[in-house]
Amino acid sequence: MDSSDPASFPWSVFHDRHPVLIERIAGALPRPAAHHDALDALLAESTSGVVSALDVESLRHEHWPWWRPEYRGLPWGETPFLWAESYFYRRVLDAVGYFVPGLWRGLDPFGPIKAAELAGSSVSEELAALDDVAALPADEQWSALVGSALWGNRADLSFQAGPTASEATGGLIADDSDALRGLLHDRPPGEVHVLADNAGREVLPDLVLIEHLLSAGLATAVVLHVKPFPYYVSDATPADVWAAVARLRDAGGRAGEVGGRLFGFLRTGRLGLEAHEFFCGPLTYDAMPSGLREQFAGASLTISKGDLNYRRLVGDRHWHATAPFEELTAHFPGPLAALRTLKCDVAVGLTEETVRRLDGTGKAWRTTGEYAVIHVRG
Ligand SMILES: O=P(O)(O)OC[C@H]1O[C@](O)(CO)[C@@H](O)[C@@H]1O
Repeated sequence: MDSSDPASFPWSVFHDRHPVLIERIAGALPRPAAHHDALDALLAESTSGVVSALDVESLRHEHWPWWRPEYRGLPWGETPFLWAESYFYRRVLDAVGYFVPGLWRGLDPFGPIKAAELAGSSVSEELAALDDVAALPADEQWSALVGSALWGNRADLSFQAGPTASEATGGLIADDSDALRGLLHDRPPGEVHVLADNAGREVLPDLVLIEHLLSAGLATAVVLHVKPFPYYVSDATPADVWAAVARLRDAGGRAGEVGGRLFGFLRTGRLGLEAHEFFCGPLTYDAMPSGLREQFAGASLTISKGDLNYRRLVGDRHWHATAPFEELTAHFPGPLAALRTLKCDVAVGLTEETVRRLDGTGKAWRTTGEYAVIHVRG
């Protein structure tokens, strides 16, 4: 899949979303002219120019092992979408001096956007609602926790820069939630891995679910895999996880208790936080390094969150939407569950009838974020 067709979703990501994003990054902090010039140049290059190589100075400080010399000089739209988006985010970091020594080193360009979300009233309301969840019977509590983690994936800040975002909820169009429940409740507990997606409103319910897994004895330990660097606008980094745990702990009520326990789990290592460079790379998961492969092979379950992880799991292609999830993810070591709202062209694991019904709505159902799936490969 590439982004060369002006009628395609990937094209709209580069031509409609990225200009909004660049404007937000440029305007959020009093940046020097060099940052503005570099951001403008990146936008021009990635929309109407050709791929150029990474800045030598930034490479001296942080490598990018996924550079493909054969893409140099090609219009960005002719390179694979997955590669082009990943490269775009690395170039954003270069444009704002993220890796080179100086005042701006290590400063998350999406930080102000993420911080505003975390401090916002929607988060306060969602955290207060945890008091009600705690009062539910165990079964309903479980469904509520899984549902929040799933639908939290709609709160993606890159998505909010796009024209297709929809507030409506179309519901689950593939639902293996019973299998997910069974994997965690009907077997001896083991180590669960979670492939995190967005910070803020997504990682908060993920953390609440993780705390439940640990406190209820459904997992002996949990490893949360996040991005080592700012990526895809709102993807969670270690700093975002610590900020979310602090937000929970300071919230009071049930959220405060959960945050306090998570703080302890992080300190004792029952909740591990890892940030492998592979997670900021443009490769699909069948190409993961052996160290990660071994970790997932030993897990009782890996839970993958979000759209980008899903693309990387099944392959970023125009699959027929009935292509079986189990087959496409057979490369993944160990049991796997994917919780995802649909925000790109990739859709698999649906029934013919569902596809007919969704096509019949005449809506861009694959990209609006209205629909969600829970897929499990046990
Ligand atoms: O945060 P998520 O759920 O991974 O979604 C990110 C999504 O953003 C897009 O890259 C568009 O910017 C989608 O194609 C992508 O999969």
